[in-house]
Amino acid sequence: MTSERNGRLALVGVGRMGAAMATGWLRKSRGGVPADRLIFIDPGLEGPAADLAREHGVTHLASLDAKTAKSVDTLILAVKPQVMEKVLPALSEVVREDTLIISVAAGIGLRTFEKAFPGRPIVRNMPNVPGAIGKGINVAIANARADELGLRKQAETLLKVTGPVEWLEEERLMGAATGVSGSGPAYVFLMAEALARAGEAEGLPADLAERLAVATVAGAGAMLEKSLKDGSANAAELRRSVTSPKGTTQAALDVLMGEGGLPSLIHKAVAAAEKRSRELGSGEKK
Ligand SMILES: NC(=O)C1=CN([C@@H]2O[C@H](COP(=O)(O)OP(=O)(O)OC[C@H]3O[C@@H](n4cnc5c(N)ncnc54)[C@H](OP(=O)(O)O)[C@@H]3O)[C@@H](O)[C@H]2O)C=CC1
Ligand SMILES: O=C(O)[C@@H]1CCC=N1
Repeated sequence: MTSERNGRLALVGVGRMGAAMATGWLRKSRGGVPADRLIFIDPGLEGPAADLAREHGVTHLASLDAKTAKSVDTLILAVKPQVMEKVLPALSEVVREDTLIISVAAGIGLRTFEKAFPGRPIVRNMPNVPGAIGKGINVAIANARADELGLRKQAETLLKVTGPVEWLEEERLMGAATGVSGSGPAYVFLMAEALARAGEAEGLPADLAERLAVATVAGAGAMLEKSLKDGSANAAELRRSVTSPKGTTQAALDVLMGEGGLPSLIHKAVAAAEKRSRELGSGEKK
């Protein structure tokens, strides 16, 4: 059975990730979500979320009341993992039996949501912040009820407005995916910061160093995406194409790829994120 769903979407928690998803959904150019279908549920809106609500006229409520909940067929949970369990009981009292629940919280497993919302269709998704400009990636897993009701496709239609959806069949892989793509944008931003600082340390004016670093990260990312799409090269091949034998890049890569260098550091970082995801899911939440 597939339900036709034209009801409202309630986004609970409109902070950094919630606002990034909402920004993606409100982009009409990608078949986005009309502003009058969206409701922001957050005790206080600040920054980009407040601007979005004002600019698009999105309804903003401090909490989800029973009357409004009747119109909600999709509930997206984007509060911090540390507050999730406090937020669930009140929502559980008001959401409809057929409301699709989508959580983007790191670490919190389907089982927690199945306990809070018995019998409901549930999707656990790991988005990332480039979703705000339609350049995100989602890694998702659905519970059995979501599949019984044919709602995987419904969830995908919504999530893919911010970027493609990769479905997992094994929930235990969600932590690794979080360490790669959920947290990943931070590693790339760090690379841009570090590159700019290094340029400055080598004598470039700070503003020029920043412009060079940003253009390099953005240009390399765009080139990688294009080369993978047209099948011309992968990341390792592109790296090699920049590396002239005995040239400047080779000298730099000897440092970055040496013992304890970037590949091993990135592996350690992703493993640390994966471990933290498991801790958040098991209640070690400090
Ligand atoms: N940031 C990211 O890049 C990513 C985050 N995520 C996940 O998204 C979730 C949100 O993270 P992030 O956006 O960074 O965190 P934020 O703290 O920026 O956003 C959480 C929002 O929830 C609000 N909030 C707190 N309590 C309630 C409540 N009872 N009802 C409704 N809203 C409430 C907060 O308000 P206040 O600030 O006033 O407490 C805040 O606006 C997390 O679970 C995280 O794991 C997933 C992928 C990427
Ligand atoms: O740092 C975090 O815990 C969240 C989840 C992935 C990205 N940000």
